Amino acid sequence: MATDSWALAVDKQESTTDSVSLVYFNLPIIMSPFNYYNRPFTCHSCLVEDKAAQSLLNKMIHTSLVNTTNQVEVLQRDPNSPLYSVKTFEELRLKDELLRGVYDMGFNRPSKIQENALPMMLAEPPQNLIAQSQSGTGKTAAFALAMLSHVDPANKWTQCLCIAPTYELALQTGKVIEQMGKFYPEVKLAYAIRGNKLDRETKLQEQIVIGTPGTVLDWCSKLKIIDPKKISVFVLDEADVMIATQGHQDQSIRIQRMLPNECQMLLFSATFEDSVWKFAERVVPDPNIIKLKREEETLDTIKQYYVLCNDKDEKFTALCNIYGAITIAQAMIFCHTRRTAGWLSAELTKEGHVVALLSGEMTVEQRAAIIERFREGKEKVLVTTNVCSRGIDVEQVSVVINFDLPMDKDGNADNETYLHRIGRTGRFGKRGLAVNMIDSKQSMNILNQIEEHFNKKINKLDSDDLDEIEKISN
Ligand SMILES: Nc1ncnc2c1ncn2[C@@H]1O[C@H](COP(=O)(O)OP(=O)(O)OP(=O)(O)O)[C@@H](O)[C@H]1O
Repeated sequence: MATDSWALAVDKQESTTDSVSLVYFNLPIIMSPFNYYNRPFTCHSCLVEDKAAQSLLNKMIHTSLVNTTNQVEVLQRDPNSPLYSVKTFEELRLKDELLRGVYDMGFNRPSKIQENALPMMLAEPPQNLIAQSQSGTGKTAAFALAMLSHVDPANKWTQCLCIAPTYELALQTGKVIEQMGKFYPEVKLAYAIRGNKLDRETKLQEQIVIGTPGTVLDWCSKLKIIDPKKISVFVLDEADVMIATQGHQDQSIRIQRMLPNECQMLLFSATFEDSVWKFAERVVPDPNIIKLKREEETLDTIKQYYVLCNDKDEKFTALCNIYGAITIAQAMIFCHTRRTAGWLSAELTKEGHVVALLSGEMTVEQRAAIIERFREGKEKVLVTTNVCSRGIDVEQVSVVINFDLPMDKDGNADNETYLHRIGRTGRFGKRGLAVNMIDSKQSMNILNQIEEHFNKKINKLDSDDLDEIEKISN
C-alpha cells in the first residue's frame, strides 16, 4: 500500500541520517530541512501519491494565508459558555515577546480560523479542541502561538508536546515555532526525531518538544527523557496524514494515554473523513470543534471543449494549434503518466515554448520551487500528472488542458478529479477554459461519462479552425 511504502521509505531515509544535535532557538539550525529534501524519492508512484508529501508541499508553498469566504462553524462543548472570537492579536493579551514575534512574521490580524481557535486555546481553564480547515488557513501558526503562550520559561522541563506525521513536517512546524518565539529566547525547543540520539539519563530542559510519534513515545516511555505527567499541552498536527501512516495512530494514542487528565489536547486536520473523526474522538476528550469548510468548486463558469484526434502525436499537433490561444492566461496541462508529461514538455520546448514540468521523480523541494515559479508567472504553462499536483491549489490558472482525461483504476471517468482540475470556487469564480483531448473510444467514453455526471454538454472544437480557436480565448 502507498502509505506503508511511504512509511518504510521515510524510515529508511531517517535511519541513514547522521545523528543531529538538538536544535535550539537562536542557534543555527544544525540540519536544514532543505538539505534533507534534496534526496530524490526512490519509490515514485507510492511516494508522490502520499499525503505527507502533499502536505509538505502545501506548507512550503503557502507563504501567505489562503483566503476563504466560508464561515467558520464552531461547536462548543459547553453551549452555555460565551463564545469569544477576536479580531486583533492584542485582544489575546499575549506576552509582549510573542506579540512582537507575531508582527515580525507579518501577521496583522488573526486568520478566520485563528479568530475562534486562539481564544479557545488560550482560555483558562484549558479547553480541548479539534480544528479542521484546509492547508494554509493558519492552523500551525495558531497552535505554535498557543504552545508558546502556555509555557513557563522558568520551569526547565518539557511542558508542551507536539507530534507530526513525518520528520520533514516536524521540522517545518518547528521552524514556525522558532520564528514566532524569536523574541522569547528563554523558551527552548527540541526535536524528537530519529537521528537525534539522547542518553537514557538525560532530563530534557526544553519546554517545547516537537517530533514524530515513534521517537516521542521512546522519549516518554523507554528513555524517560520527558516526563509525560508534566505535559500541559499536547498537539497532534496533521491528523489525516497521521492516520494514513501505519503505526502512527497507535503510537499517538499511547502517548496521549500517558498524559495527565488535565492536559490540554489539541488536534488539527486539513480534512475530516470518518476515520479522522473517529481517531480525533479517541485522542481528544470533550472537545470543542471548529470547522472551516472548503469552498465548493463548480463548473458553472467554465467553457468546456473537446478535440478529436487519432493518437498522441495528433494531440500534440492540436495542442500546438491552440497554444497561442491558451497562453494568454496561465495554463496547466495534465497527462496520465509521468512519461507522457516528460515527453510532452520536451516536445513543447523543442517547438520553442517555455513550459515547466512538475514530475514525480523530483524532490519535494524541487517541486515546491517549480510551483512557486509558476505561481509567480515565471512560466505560463505547467505540464504535470494528476498524482503530482493533487491537493495543490494554484488559483490563477484559468486554462486547463486534459491531454489525458482523468480516469480511475477501472478505466472509468474520475469525476472528482475532473472537477478539482478545472472547477472554480465561488471566490475565484472568474471564467475558465478547459480543453479535453480525445484519441480513443475509451477517452470518448470517459468524456461522455463526465458530461452525464455534471449534466453539462462539452462542445467539440476544431483545432484547425482558427476562427473558432480565437473565439475560445475571448
Ligand atoms: N494571521 C495571519 N496573518 C497573515 N499570515 C498568516 C497568519 N497566520 C498564518 N499566516 C501565514 O499563512 C501561511 C499558512 O499558515 P499555516 O501554515 O499556519 O496554515 P496551516 O493551516 O497550518 O496550513 P498547513 O495545514 O499546510 O500546515 C503561512 O505562511 C503563515 O505564515
